[in-house]
Amino acid sequence: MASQRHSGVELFRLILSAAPVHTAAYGAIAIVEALIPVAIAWLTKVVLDRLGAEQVGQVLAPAVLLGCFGVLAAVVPQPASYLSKQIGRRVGLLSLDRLYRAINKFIGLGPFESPAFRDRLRLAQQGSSTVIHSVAMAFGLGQSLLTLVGFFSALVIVSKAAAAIVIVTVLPALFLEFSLSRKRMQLLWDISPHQRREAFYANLLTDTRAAKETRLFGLGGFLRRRMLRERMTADTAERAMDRREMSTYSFLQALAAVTAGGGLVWAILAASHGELSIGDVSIFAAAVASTQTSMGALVHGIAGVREQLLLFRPFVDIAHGEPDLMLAAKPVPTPPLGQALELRDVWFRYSDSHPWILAGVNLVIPRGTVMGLVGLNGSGKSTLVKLISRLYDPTRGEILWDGVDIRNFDPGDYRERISAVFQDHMSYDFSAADNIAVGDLSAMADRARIRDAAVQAGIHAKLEHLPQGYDTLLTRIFNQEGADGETDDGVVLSGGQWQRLALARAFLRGDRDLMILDEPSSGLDPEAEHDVHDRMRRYRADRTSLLISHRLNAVRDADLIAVLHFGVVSELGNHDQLVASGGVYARLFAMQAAGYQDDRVLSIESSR
Ligand SMILES: Nc1ncnc2c1ncn2[C@@H]1O[C@H](COP(=O)(O)OP(=O)(O)OP(=O)(O)O)[C@@H](O)[C@H]1O
Repeated sequence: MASQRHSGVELFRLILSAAPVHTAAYGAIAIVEALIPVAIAWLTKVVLDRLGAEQVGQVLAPAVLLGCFGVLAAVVPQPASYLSKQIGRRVGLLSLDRLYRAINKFIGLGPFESPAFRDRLRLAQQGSSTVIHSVAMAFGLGQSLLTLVGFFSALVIVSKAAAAIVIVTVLPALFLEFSLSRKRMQLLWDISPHQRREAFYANLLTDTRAAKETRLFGLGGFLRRRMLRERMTADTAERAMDRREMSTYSFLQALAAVTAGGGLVWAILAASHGELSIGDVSIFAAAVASTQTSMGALVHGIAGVREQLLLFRPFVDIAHGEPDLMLAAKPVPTPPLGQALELRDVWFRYSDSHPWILAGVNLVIPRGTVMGLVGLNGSGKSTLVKLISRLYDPTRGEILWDGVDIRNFDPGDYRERISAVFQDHMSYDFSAADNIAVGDLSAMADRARIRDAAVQAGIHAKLEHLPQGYDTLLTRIFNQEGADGETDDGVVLSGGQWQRLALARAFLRGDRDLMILDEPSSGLDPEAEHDVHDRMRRYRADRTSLLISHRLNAVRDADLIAVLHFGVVSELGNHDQLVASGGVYARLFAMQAAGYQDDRVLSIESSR
């Protein structure tokens, strides 16, 4: 209940910040709209009574008023509908902004890899998009209340007993509506994972990257069936809910009809005995029907608002949630790296139920050195990169930047000092220039810097010769308007070319204190790889770099090479030292070197 009140306050604040004037105007119109039916019913009674009493001369004024209210009733819904849509748009925009601001505030990856968070996020997205219903419902609630008070007063005047009966018949409706709204919310929560999975399969069926495998492996039918199964599971749950609602509402409607019918028979009999006037019968009939309708709307509105508040709850949770990783109360500025980045007894697992990935890593990366990091698949190299980038915090131990735990820095400030190429780098459906510029948004309008970064990464010649040069869209999912005004298709790059773009992105921020390169050349041909590493060596001379690669040839020139094995750094030294020590590195290097050995090539080389 307290949480609902909290959501209610938040919602109220959101609406008032988004559209204060529109909301006030809508409120005023809603009051007028609510009172119109009461006025019309009362004026009808007056007209009928005066006609019955043959006071024809006194009929004109209420009749004209009746006409005016009729015109008002016809006109008022139009501005109300416009205002309600406008409030909806404004509130929708503000809530969208707040939700995604909150999402952008997450420091690390944890929330994005949590299924429970993703379910909550989906409900929050739903809650923010249906926020307008809460506005309409809240006003509808107020309107129903006003209409109800008006008609109920009229009913009390005509017959207190009838008023009491109407009240009693509404109580079960109140109880049943509340129970239904609780169940509806539970239903939304229950079917959310199914809806997410359905969207996932639907996306796979249309995703351009997935299209190759789905076609070659004939996965279309398999994925479609899985998608339908998720939809059917959600449909089954919704059908059960619809049935429950159908039987509940049928019962409530029957109860209302019986009360109204019984009341009308009583009123007609009373009128035939002269206890009620014709006008009384008319207002009684209108009052019973309208009281029931308004009470029904009121109960429905209360339950609806409550349901919307429940739905709004995940939005509030996310928008005002705690940070996912610890934030220093008083962050210290991140200084340029002066001495070293040090991992001190770092332990890490993704959650309490996951195994330890790192189990006491100790590693010092002195300023100005190129540190190679090697290890078998799954040994935790990329995990270590995530920890250094502060996408996760160590479960135990600390990462020190010139002796200061990186948790003491503002994450954005700290990351400004880092450049990176991730193993699973992004390929944005942007133009070639924007694909590079996202590495440093301050270079968005600086073509010279973008071009330099592309030259460093060896992709400039390719980009320059694209149909619209650097402005060519690298996509097949959006159209681009060509120079001749015709629509051009975007361009698709090869895997290695995309990798060079990711490298260009990192080069754009190549002056940072630490450059992390996680498998930066896995997709490059040997010539390109040699070329890129050569440039990098020159460009990054005297700067600190962490280079991860399975191609040991690419790391052999590193100042230091660390081997990550069974969660710890098991070997550390330069290439010659590690080869001489005969450990894991030496074994892996020998295997790779043997794989490249071809006696025929060697004999050609020696005969030259
Ligand atoms: N988000 C995650 N949640 C749970 N486990 C994860 C997650 N990411 C990675 N892992 C697990 O952590 C272990 C280390 O993965 P990581 O990607 O760090 O290894 P790696 O050394 O970079 O491997 P590779 O050489 O194959 O790239 C793996 O066993 C993997 O299953």
